[in-house]
Amino acid sequence: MKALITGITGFVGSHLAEHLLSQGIEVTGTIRSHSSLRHIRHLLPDMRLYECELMDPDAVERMMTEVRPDLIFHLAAQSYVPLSWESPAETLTNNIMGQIHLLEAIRKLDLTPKVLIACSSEEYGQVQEDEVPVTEMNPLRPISPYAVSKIAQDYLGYQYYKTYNLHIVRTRTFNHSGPRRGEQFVTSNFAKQIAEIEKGFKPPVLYVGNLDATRDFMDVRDVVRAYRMALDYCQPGEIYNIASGQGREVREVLQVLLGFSTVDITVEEDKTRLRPSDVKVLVGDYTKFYRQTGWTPEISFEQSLNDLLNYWRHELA
Ligand SMILES: Nc1nc2c(ncn2[C@@H]2O[C@H](COP(=O)(O)OP(=O)(O)O[C@H]3O[C@H](CO)[C@@H](O)[C@H](O)[C@@H]3O)[C@@H](O)[C@H]2O)c(=O)[nH]1
Repeated sequence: MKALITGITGFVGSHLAEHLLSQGIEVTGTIRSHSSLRHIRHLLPDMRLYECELMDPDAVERMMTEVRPDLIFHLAAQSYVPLSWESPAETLTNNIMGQIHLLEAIRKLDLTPKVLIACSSEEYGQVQEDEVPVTEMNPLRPISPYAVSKIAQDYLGYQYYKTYNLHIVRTRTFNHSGPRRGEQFVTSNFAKQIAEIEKGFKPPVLYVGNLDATRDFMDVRDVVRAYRMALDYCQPGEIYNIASGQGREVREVLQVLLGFSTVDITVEEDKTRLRPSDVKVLVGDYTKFYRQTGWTPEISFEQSLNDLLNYWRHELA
């Protein structure tokens, strides 16, 4: 069994590669010329990397002609919500066109892989209080260019299933964290600041943005297990929430991480961290996915944050 991971050098990609390799699956990952291999260096002897710019349709077709994967996990995307307000055109172009080139290559080459499109809970956007936890039937009310790009990816997946009968499964994944999480995201940002303070690299002040937002946090290792199961057991053309069903205020992320720290820290709001519009509550109902796969998250919120903090302590050592 051969799997292709787009975005293999990213946070989720590196964990997914580890998971698939542990199951005896052959893994190939696409990288760009300037990609850092930091997160996957330990896996390099066991897998194959293919330099391929997803924005280049000919390069994608050449890569697919050669790799001919049985499973495709399409993770590559601009995934940082605030960057999408600074660079909306780049976010939409990257996220949409990369996927179109991938799906077009599959169609033109008459390949029959199972494809997972990593969509996002951010698509639900401005959820109303009586809609929580959200099911897949909830209206989508996006409030960031990133969310709009993910809706486009989501519906392109649906359209290619309907028009060309490709085996495409779409997942709307809620927030996930754990070791190797990019430092711009909230859990990792707070954890890195704590590790830096503990090591005396910066004064004992931790800067935060909006602590009132509520998110549904999972561990990445649970999420990659879910992705594999999605291609094994889920119905093509369908959309599935991957969530824990539990909402936590960002304030709670901060409190739990501060509880693990070995030093006294003062918290200060940094106004540059506030967003032009911020989704207030995102909590998912994952009943549909559970019924199809039997998956439930196994790693607790506290464990995930503790592992993340230890990751940064180790990285900064
Ligand atoms: N990044 C960041 N967020 C902060 C901070 N302080 C508070 N927050 C709040 O913490 C929440 C989560 O922010 P992120 O960790 O940046 O994640 P996200 O915007 O919810 O998006 C992530 O999850 C999506 C799934 O729902 C993913 O699709 C997306 O790519 C990303 O991983 C937001 O409400 C944000 O305003 C801070 O210092 N930094």
